[in-house]
Amino acid sequence: MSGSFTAEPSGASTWPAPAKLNLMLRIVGRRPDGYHELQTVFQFIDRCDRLRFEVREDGLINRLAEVPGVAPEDDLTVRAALRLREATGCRLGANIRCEKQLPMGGGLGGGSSDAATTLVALNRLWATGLDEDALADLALPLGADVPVFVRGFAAWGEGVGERLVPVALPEPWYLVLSPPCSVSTRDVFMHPELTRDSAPATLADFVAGDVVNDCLSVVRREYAPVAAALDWLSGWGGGRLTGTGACVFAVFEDRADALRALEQCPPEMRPFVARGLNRSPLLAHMDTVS
Ligand SMILES: C[C@@](CO)(OP(=O)(O)O)[C@H](O)COP(=O)(O)OP(=O)(O)OC[C@H]1O[C@@H](n2ccc(N)nc2=O)[C@H](O)[C@@H]1O
Ligand SMILES: Nc1ncnc2c1ncn2[C@@H]1O[C@H](COP(=O)(O)OP(=O)(O)O)[C@@H](O)[C@H]1O
Repeated sequence: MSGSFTAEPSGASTWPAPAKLNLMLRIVGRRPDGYHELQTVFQFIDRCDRLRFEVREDGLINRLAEVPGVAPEDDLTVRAALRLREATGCRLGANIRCEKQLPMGGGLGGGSSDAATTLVALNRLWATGLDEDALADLALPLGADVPVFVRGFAAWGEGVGERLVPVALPEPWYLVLSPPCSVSTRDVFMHPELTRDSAPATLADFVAGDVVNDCLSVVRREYAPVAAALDWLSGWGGGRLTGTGACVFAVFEDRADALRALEQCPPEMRPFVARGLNRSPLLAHMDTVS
């Protein structure tokens, strides 16, 4: 997959921003600032937004493609670029073109991944020389999910998802359904009936099959298209919610079985099949440009 993200003769280069799945998500408490303490397992999938960067000598950060509903100054790619420039004192700028493939508000972390890819790519293209820890520190204020995309390894996550321990997981095939609605992470975390006091679990519990997502019952109740997608997946071994949704997924050992289910899935659920990855396509791409 990384072969398609090569440097281009014009001096521009195209980089992948992969999606993630939360294979489980427990809410084990709440911090004084209102953020929720989580336990989650992140794995990447080989479905990506594509970001094209061109270095500018004049210091401007220019967004070249619209992201529907997102003003340039709110775009996480632009915010990430400005943050990196401010932190390093770099005087260069960039044209950034984001080709969205990942549904927004889907729980696939597309916006967070776009931000992480921008940090990693511009750190390289601007030669600003920050190490992985420094980039992860810059990443967190952009969103709780951004650090895992910067680090690029499937992980057990705690805190708001910033305390990350790499994990080696099976890399199955997933059938992912993207029901026709957008779920606001903020609204789910504000919901009065959200479970906020789950007993902490361990990685061993997850491996033994404890794959609860504490957002599920609230999201299922509030978003009928998500409930319909979960009901459809119940015929395929059961569905899980990623993050706060709206996307749901089922797990398959064999690609052929995932494709069979894909064929039968109603198109309005915008299904696709993707491979689970413990190492992000972003890291694979970095190997090709070093
Ligand atoms: C739930 C998760 C699980 O991976 O994923 P998504 O479903 O969004 O993809 C993440 O923790 C989401 O991370 P991210 O999407 O970066 O969230 P942020 O922009 O930081 O937060 C959006 C809002 O959600 C609430 N929020 C977020 C994370 C958290 N641990 N507790 C919270 O209460 C806060 O109100 C915050 O203002
Ligand atoms: N480049 C971007 N791509 C997607 N969303 C962005 C971007 N920049 C800012 N956002 C905002 O981030 C929100 C969350 O996006 P996303 O990461 O795709 O969903 P989720 O957090 O549910 O996985 C979007 O609804 C949008 O308002």
